Amino acid sequence: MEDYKVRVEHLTKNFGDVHVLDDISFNIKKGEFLVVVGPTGCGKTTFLNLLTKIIDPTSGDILIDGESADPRKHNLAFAFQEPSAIPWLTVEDNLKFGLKIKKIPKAEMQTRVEKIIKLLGLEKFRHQYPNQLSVSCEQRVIIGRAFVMYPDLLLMDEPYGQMDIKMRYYLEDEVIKLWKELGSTVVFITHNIEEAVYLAQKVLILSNKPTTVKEEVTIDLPRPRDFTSPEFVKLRQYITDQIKWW
Ligand SMILES: Nc1ncnc2c1ncn2[C@@H]1O[C@H](COP(=O)(O)OP(=O)(O)OP(=O)(O)O)[C@@H](O)[C@H]1O
Repeated sequence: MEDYKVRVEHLTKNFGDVHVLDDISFNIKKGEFLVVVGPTGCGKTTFLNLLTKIIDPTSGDILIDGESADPRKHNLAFAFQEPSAIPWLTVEDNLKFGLKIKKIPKAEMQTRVEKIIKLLGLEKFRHQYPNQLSVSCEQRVIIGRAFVMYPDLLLMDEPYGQMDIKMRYYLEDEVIKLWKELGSTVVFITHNIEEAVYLAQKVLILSNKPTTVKEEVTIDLPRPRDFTSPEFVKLRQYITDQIKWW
């Protein structure tokens, strides 16, 4: 039973008459890369707020390692689309920021930061400030800052929404590299089906509000994945067909 890192159990959230999440259940294995695709307004922010205990569920629960998710107990990390690197800190200090808050010992902090800098090829930029970086470079810092926490659960919400396709491909490969190296459990939210099939071990398809889990699709294509292979195209088409009624 406990080989699941995260269990979402019959999670329901209503705001008065507005039924947002309707009996959502799914599991995430330790170290799994789960991609969630869902229409606008299906309750992603609501899910995040439930996870971080900003709001309470109407019923059901989110469990991490068998315990109700709690940001004071569990190590949760986030990477969003908005450029959110801290402007007055260098790249290196941005990567250290969360580790300092968590009071990670200095030697451990340095080891982790060096590992991330190396994996993301940020050596040249370590003493630069965010406003000296390109958009994609800043985004790498934001992603690195989330992975460096070695989180119980890392949530990525459309982190590449604004990027052109070349940057997107590049950053998708970077995320896979970090994930493989560090074994983090990742939930990645996107509207982009191609991105979902490229990244995921499992794609969770959500419905329109009141939101239910429509289907879980396992993607076991070898990596690096080829967008043009017949198997890739078939899965992309299949998932697209499942969400046509959005
Ligand atoms: N406090 C609230 N009171 C009433 N309704 C709410 C409240 N918070 C969210 N909702 C409703 O819940 C639904 C889901 O909202 P939420 O912000 O979670 O969606 P989302 O999936 O994050 O949206 P998007 O795709 O635009 O990011 C919306 O219809 C919203 O109007």
